[in-house]
Amino acid sequence: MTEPAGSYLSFDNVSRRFGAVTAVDGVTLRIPKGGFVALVGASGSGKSTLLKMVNRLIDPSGGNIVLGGHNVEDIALPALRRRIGYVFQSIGLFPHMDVGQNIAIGPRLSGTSLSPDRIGELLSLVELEPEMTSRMPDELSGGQRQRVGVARALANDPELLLMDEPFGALDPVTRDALGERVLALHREFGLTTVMVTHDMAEALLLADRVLVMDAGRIVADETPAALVAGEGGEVAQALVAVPRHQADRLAELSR
Ligand SMILES: Nc1ncnc2c1ncn2[C@@H]1O[C@H](COP(=O)(O)OP(=O)(O)OP(=O)(O)O)[C@@H](O)[C@H]1O
Repeated sequence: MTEPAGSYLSFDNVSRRFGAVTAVDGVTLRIPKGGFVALVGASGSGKSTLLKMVNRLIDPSGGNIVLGGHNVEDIALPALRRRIGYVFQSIGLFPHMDVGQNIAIGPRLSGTSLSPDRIGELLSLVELEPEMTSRMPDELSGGQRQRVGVARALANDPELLLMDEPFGALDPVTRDALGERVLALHREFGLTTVMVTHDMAEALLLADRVLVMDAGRIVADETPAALVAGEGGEVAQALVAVPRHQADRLAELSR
């Protein structure tokens, strides 16, 4: 695997079993600081399980995960979660709290209150008006809610951003815009980002490295350019074929 020296997040022979199912099967992987890694693969291939073992929503059955030089099991849970921003598809905004309270919940749980200015700043980062702070979640569109989810993930100034199908439920235009925004934030704040997605096109366009999972294992670990050039093997290429075929058909239409 790449960059062993500059590793910031590493997985060493990590497995997770659920009864008879081996969801993650001996994954060894090193991610350097500042990397933007996309994790793709069929439904049930183990992507979410791998991601959730980083912030210890799930614990491994075997192996070690090391973040910034420390085994995640040795980092107190509140401290671990403060260092990690987590965005997931179902967003999970608290319905009885307004937008500002939702964004401030992480810092509040760790004893810090966010100023209205800071909440406004976080809203601006995701291109929402600061006045949105007093809206309730059910008064927002899906895209706006997901933007609030990203702002909330950034509220603790995390080093690591974990995203589990963050844009899955959004329309394509919003999805594209929010993806670009997240990439800009990733660069601006020097984040390390791991994003689970079903969408190979999204992975190729946003990530600097694409990991393909199949039956709990990583079967390809390539740059987007290498995947587009045909590298990565059969499972990876079957996924790349989808956006390639679409691009070919669009090109035919314009002829
Ligand atoms: N809490 C659980 N209990 C039992 N089995 C589980 C549990 N969580 C996941 N699994 C199983 O582990 C395997 C991997 O699931 P996981 O959610 O990690 O896959 P995934 O690649 O993220 O899928 P999807 O793309 O559909 O979200 C699946 O077979 C799933 O049924």
